[in-house]
Amino acid sequence: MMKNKPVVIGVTGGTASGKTTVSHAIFDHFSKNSVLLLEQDSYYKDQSKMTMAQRRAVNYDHPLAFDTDRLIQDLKKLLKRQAIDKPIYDYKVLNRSAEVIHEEPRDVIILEGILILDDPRLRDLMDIKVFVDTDDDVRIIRRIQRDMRERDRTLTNIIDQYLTTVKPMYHQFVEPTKRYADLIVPDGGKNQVAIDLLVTKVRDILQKKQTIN
Ligand SMILES: Nc1ncnc2c1ncn2[C@@H]1O[C@H](COP(=O)(O)OP(=O)(O)O)[C@@H](O)[C@H]1O
Ligand SMILES: Nc1ccn([C@@H]2O[C@H](COP(=O)(O)O)[C@@H](O)[C@H]2O)c(=O)n1
Repeated sequence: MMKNKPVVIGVTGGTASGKTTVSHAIFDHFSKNSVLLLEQDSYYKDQSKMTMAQRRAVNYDHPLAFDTDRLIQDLKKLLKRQAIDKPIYDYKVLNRSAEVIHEEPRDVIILEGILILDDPRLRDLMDIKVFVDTDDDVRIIRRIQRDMRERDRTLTNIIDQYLTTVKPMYHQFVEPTKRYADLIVPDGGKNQVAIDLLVTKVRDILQKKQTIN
């Protein structure tokens, strides 16, 4: 019997708004074999041929930093119930790793990233679009803590990057995509009502798809 098209949930918002936390909270409500998490960051362009100095100079908050064609190609494959080889991103070396993760298609795909609603081709593949809305001051505090702890960054480097690219790109490219969201979630992963609503909606879509076929 032909399997139904998977449900695609897009989760966006500024850096450190809580996208990953929300995505994991949704993920935890389903069985591991039925949900796939796809991070837009995995699809940063390959920078193997660049020096470390050149990599440091890249604007990672601009739509052109991403290999969006490959992301769309992979998402379309998953929608056709085909497996993909997902790239792995390493924030410490500012590049994709040489390895990939083989991912089997799943009933629910959660696509998470700062610019997933910027490209209409990606938006068109989503069933539910979510914008995690967190104040800028809270986000920069979280980013400092996280990037020093997990991404091998110094305070000076984080502040400099934030002021030169992260903040202006947020206002130019990320925040304007809020208008495309079906749901705006304040408080991110701690917003239990929003998480419950999303889980209920996903279950509803899955059930309808099963009934139709
Ligand atoms: N509601 C919250 N309260 C406190 N800390 C949070 C909350 N949501 C996320 N964080 C923390 O903030 C950091 C960034 O959150 P994350 O979900 O990774 O954001 P994003 O994926 O949008 O970059 C992480 O260290 C996470 O643990
Ligand atoms: N080499 C890189 C690649 C990306 N970034 C930053 O990551 C942010 C997106 O990830 P979130 O988990 O915070 O959504 C983005 O704002 C980039 O600036 C980086 O610093 N270095």
